[in-house]
Amino acid sequence: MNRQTNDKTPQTHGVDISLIERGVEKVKLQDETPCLQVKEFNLYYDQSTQALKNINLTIPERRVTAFIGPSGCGKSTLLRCFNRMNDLIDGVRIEGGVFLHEQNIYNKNVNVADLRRRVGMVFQKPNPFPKSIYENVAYGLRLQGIKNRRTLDKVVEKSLKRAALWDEVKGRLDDNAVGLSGGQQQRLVIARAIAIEPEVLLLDEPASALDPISTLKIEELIYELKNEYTIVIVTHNMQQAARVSDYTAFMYLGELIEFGDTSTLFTNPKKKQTEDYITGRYG
Ligand SMILES: Nc1ncnc2c1ncn2[C@@H]1O[C@H](COP(=O)(O)OP(=O)(O)OP(=O)(O)O)[C@@H](O)[C@H]1O
Repeated sequence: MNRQTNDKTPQTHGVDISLIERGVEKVKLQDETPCLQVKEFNLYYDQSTQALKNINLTIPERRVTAFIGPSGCGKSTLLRCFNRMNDLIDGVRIEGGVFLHEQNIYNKNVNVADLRRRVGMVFQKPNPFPKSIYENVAYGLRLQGIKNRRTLDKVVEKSLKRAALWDEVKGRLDDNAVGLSGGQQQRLVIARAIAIEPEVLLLDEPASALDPISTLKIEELIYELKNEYTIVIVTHNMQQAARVSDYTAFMYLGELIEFGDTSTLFTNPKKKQTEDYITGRYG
């Protein structure tokens, strides 16, 4: 898109403004319904490694929120707090709370398996099970004890359609999923995640291992899925954050430096550290 620069053209710090403007409706944090709230949250991997420092953040419902920041700043650690994946790491200690709607997910009485059904996660490297395409998508339902073939068929079809994969695989649902391309595998993993109707979808650099066309498909998919899910995405790619997210959080050395609507954060950052990062001065 060609744009004439005038005094009113916002500074975009190297990120194509047309990406920011692309379809992202005007969003205002104060008008949003909170989905996840992080309150005075600290995380230590061990005595000497504090990966998250006093994080306070509200993630709005049915929006896409991106975490950006230089390597090692704590993006993935924060993402993993939302479904307690860090619990699997020995020695991790936390302080503070993370609330999914009104419930502190770190309360002792929280069933972590239930939490992970409500908060699904997709990783950088596609990880389909070495099973058929059909069984990959049906997996979570079978775990819930659903055996009825017609019910499973319906959910498998619906999930693959929502993940924009149905047309490519409908004739070979019994083929092994590991034979799909990387981009197809990642969409399959997203279909598997949404088959059990989570409320939140966590995406940890979901497209970084993919080619540009597959990346575009994943981005389109994220854009579609936000009508139904709250999506939180970690990305190294600022153009991607600008293309897909409504809100962006910039992190640095374990701290949340700035959080705001994506357009404002990229065009008019309030903190110098944010500006330095998005202008490529470090990271
Ligand atoms: N399992 C772990 N044990 C100990 N330290 C860890 C562990 N995982 C991450 N860290 C440390 O915590 C800090 C934050 O790491 P994290 O992976 O969350 O950062 P990130 O911003 O996602 O980085 P990247 O963009 O490179 O993936 C880093 O200093 C990292 O070395």
